[in-house]
Amino acid sequence: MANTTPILVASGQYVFRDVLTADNALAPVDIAAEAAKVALASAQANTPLAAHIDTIAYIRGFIDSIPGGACPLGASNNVPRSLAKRIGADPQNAIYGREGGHSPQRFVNEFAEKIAAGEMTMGLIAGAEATGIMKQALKAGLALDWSEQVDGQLDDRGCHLLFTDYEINHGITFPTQVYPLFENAWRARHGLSEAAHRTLASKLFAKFSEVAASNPYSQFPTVRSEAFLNEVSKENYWVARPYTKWMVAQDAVNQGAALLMCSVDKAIELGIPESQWVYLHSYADVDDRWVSERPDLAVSETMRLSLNAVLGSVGKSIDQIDIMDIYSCFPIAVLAACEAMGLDWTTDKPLTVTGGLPFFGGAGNSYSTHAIASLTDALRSKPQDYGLITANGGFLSKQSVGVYSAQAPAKPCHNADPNLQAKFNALPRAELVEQAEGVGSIETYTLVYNRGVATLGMVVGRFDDGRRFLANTDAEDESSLATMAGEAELIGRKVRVHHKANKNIVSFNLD
Ligand SMILES: CC(=O)SCCNC(=O)CCNC(=O)[C@H](O)C(C)(C)COP(=O)(O)OP(=O)(O)OC[C@H]1O[C@@H](n2cnc3c(N)ncnc32)[C@H](O)[C@@H]1OP(=O)(O)O
Repeated sequence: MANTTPILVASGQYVFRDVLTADNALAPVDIAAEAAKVALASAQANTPLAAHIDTIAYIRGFIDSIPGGACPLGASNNVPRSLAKRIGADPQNAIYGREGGHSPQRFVNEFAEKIAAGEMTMGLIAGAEATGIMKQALKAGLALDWSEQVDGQLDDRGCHLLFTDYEINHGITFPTQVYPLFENAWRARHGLSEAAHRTLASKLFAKFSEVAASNPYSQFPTVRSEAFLNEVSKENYWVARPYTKWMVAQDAVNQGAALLMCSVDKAIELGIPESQWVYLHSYADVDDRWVSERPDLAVSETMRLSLNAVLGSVGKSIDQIDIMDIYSCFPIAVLAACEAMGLDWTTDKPLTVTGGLPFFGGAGNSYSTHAIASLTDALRSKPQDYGLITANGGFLSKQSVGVYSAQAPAKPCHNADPNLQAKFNALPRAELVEQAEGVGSIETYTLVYNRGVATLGMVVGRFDDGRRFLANTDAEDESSLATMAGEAELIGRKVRVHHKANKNIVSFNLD
């Protein structure tokens, strides 16, 4: 009988940290190719593997994930086939994924289903970013051309909006402006002042930086002390409160990673030794609603549902998971995930295998390809262990999680709960007021900075009847900006809001 059990048989990672010259300025797809070559070689097969790859899924680049965005240095018209060309593959299916940091785990889940169903036998998942090179090249006026034309089939899953017009009009656009809304809601729910929360987040992320410092694939392998992270400084400047530069995912990275998956039968056919086999035991996928419609911005219902489903389906509590990588674009992503699965975030057990997006590097949508590569490598050397990946896309918008082990699962690899999305969709949503007038209270907020200057106050508020509004400070209202930059607690504070043009304007002046 055919054995179509899906397994991960190899991974590769690559980082570029050298001084940039015109000769070594790799395009993202070159970096992905370096990682893929490492993966193909490390599978230890008795035959070259590239020709056996029937599917390549390429994680959508960060710039392509912004509607209308395009790399100023150019790009391939068919990125997965550009990668295929570089590694000598010619897959039947070339997929360019959709936006979101959940994508690597979601592709592992999709490949596992297809391999188990006999629809594919060997697939490569790869992604890379060269935003660091791009930023430096543009600054130095280095003339680089990354454009490329490749013929062939392409399943382009497209780039989709992560926000509504109402949200765009009120600054719900960049992750650095949206996650602070979750972070502040969370800290207020836990009764923490901004200072107390910064101490907590600095402690949490200092430990991540220690892991990054000893990871050879980190972009920023430097230990950042709790004191450094806690202090606002020239190097650790305000981005949007409560975040400073080193509390957020770093996008100036040049990193790539690749994962090779196949069926057990295919691994046997190609002579890939059993010591390379890592099994996906269980997985879950679920997507959240628009940020403004989530009733409680301090929690992630999609994390709660997906994590509990996946742990429940393998009959384990989080304490029985030996190694994990919790998505860490901002502290709240870690705190909300820990809270969702009942894990104490002050635990000494590492919450990351890479060092996390601020220190290892925020390799765009492909960060978790690196996390899965590091986790599966670790599981190969500790075959008794169980590992967990949490991958997060958008604004805590999409969750994909997986439990892995080098031990074969007692129950074949399965979707932990195929009804998860329906369960989530049945949950209540917040009622919105688009044209807000009157006095309400602050539910959460952030203050956005540009080169040290506070430029935009963003508020999510509620009227006494429970209806929610989004609002921004007026550019001229220096008094409200100063209030938001102060020490006093703002959550729960009364504000006046009025509608002007397509925007709700908020003010701390109630007269
Ligand atoms: C699901 C998810 O994954 S969500 C996460 C998605 N990812 C993100 O949102 C990425 C967020 N991260 C970023 O945008 C970037 O990594 C940043 C902004 C944090 C850092 O970017 P970098 O390119 O490293 O910026 P850098 O710190 O070098 O600053 C750029 C310039 O601005 C200057 N600058 C920035 N702020 C200040 C300031 N407050 N005062 C003075 N100068 C400043 C810097 O000195 C530097 O100047 P230079 O170019 O002359 O040297």
